[in-house]
Amino acid sequence: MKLALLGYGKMGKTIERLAKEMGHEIVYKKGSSLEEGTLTRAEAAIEFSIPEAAVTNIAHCLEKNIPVVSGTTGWLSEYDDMVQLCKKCNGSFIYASNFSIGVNLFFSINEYAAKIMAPWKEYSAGIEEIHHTQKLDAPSGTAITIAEGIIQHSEKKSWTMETPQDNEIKIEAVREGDVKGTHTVAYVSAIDTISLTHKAHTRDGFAKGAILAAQWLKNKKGVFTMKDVLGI
Ligand SMILES: NC(=O)c1ccc[n+]([C@@H]2O[C@H](COP(=O)([O-])OP(=O)(O)OC[C@H]3O[C@@H](n4cnc5c(N)ncnc54)[C@H](O)[C@@H]3O)[C@@H](O)[C@H]2O)c1
Ligand SMILES: O=C(O)C1=N[C@H](C(=O)O)CCC1
Repeated sequence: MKLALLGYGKMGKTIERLAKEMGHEIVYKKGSSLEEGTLTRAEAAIEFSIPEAAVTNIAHCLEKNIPVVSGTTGWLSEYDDMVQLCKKCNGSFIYASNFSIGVNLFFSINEYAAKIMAPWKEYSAGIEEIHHTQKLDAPSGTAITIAEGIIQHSEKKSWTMETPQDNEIKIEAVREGDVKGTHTVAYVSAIDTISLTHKAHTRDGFAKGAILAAQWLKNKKGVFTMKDVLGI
């Protein structure tokens, strides 16, 4: 496929390396210090930039009728606007807080755990995410998706980074070194702790999932998620 990269930082460069290995062609790159190629040659755009730029980049692709896969986090208050724009343009759009196949399996495990833990009120649920010190947003998009999975299957109503009320889930964000992304859900009682952890060893998993999503989106119209891509 002919791919455009909107954002050419750690993720853009990882996607370029893996996409080329898979036989794809990069026809356009956009980053703060780099703009080359022609966006309209692209069969799909993969967008990993910064929270302030994501909406403009996604909207531009939809208006130019280029299918767009976005992994940028920290802009979700405007997600519904992008869904409306996609419908208006009859476009193709996938956003995922995390494109890694392992994390998307972890999301399903998390929802199942939330369901079976819900009756056992002596356990309280909490989430910890650990990322590298360059990360701009907190909590991570992935931690928010994990919290939403618990909220959907329990009596919890929202998440917070402050001291939680009874109906809230605490998310703790830790920034250290070059950690690629570690997410833990823990159910803690006075007697014991049950914890589930996903730990990314490299960024390749995020990049492979985003390329897979771009391939899957070919010839499809609408707004999709990684659950659609993976059929889970
Ligand atoms: N969904 C996922 O699977 C996943 C995985 C990893 C990272 N992320 C998210 O992706 C984003 C990028 O992560 P990263 O590690 O590559 O960050 P990064 O800081 O290494 O790269 C971001 C790049 O975007 C560029 N940029 C700035 N303004 C831009 C614009 N207007 N258009 C295009 N590019 C622009 C910057 O110059 C920089 O090179 C972050 O929001 C991060 O949270 C998501
Ligand atoms: O490195 C990052 O930044 C990551 N961001 C995503 C998030 O916010 O969940 C996914 C994991 C890596």
